[in-house]
Amino acid sequence: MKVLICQNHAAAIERTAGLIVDHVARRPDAVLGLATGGTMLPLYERLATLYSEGEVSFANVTSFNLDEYVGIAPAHPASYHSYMKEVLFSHVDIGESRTHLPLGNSPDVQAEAERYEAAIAAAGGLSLQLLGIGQNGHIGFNEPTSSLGSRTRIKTLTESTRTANRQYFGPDETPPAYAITMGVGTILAARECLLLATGRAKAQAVAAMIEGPVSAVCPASALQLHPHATIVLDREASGDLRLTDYYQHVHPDGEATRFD
Ligand SMILES: N[C@@H]1[C@@H](O)[C@H](O)[C@@H](COP(=O)(O)O)O[C@@H]1O
Repeated sequence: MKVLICQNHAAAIERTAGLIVDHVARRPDAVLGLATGGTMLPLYERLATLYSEGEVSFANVTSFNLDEYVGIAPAHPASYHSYMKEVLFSHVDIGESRTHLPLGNSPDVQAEAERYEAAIAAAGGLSLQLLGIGQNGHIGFNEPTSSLGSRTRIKTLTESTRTANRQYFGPDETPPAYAITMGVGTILAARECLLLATGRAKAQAVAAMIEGPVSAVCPASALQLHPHATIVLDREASGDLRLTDYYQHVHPDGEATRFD
């Protein structure tokens, strides 16, 4: 794992955006795995700005999002379809037909999950998977005890995840109990993984992911098995790590690895 500890939130966003821009520059036909959540909002905003400044083009990029709620139509304001359109797709030059999310309101969600996994394979696999992390160590919607070999499927959401997501639903709505999510095995099959975590609330999960045992109790810890995983943190999210000096020492090449 490459652990990049940035001075502050803005530096973590800048660093992550830079890594994505570099990836797309190297590989204009990149197949990006995309994530949602509050953490990604400033990142997508930055990518949209970099696009408007001519620093990056997504014209030949294909994307596959990690997950979508079961029973929620794409047009629902809290769907991840809506989120992606609003915060990224409508601001950059990616063709709509090249963007993919699982269809949460499919009449056969099991078949939809299998179709989605097959579509990723048919696109040649993910060249870069972007990830956030839940406070309980989930990636995508792979909640604790998810099989580390799992592929795209339906997952039951934990109470804590449903509570965290309540804010995105109306007062009369019940947050969904299930999601279609890429599996941990799907994520590990990406050629590169890039996880962004910011803020003190993520510190415990980040420490378990990086320094804890590889365990289904913290699905993000499976990234320890990935040969090209980069973790970008701000200082707050790195607050519970024990080997902070070491991470900075072993990667003295990037400015973000020193607290500057
Ligand atoms: N399915 C998403 C995850 O992909 C995301 O990483 C997580 C954290 O979200 P936030 O960035 O809002 O803390 O939320 C949801 O559960």
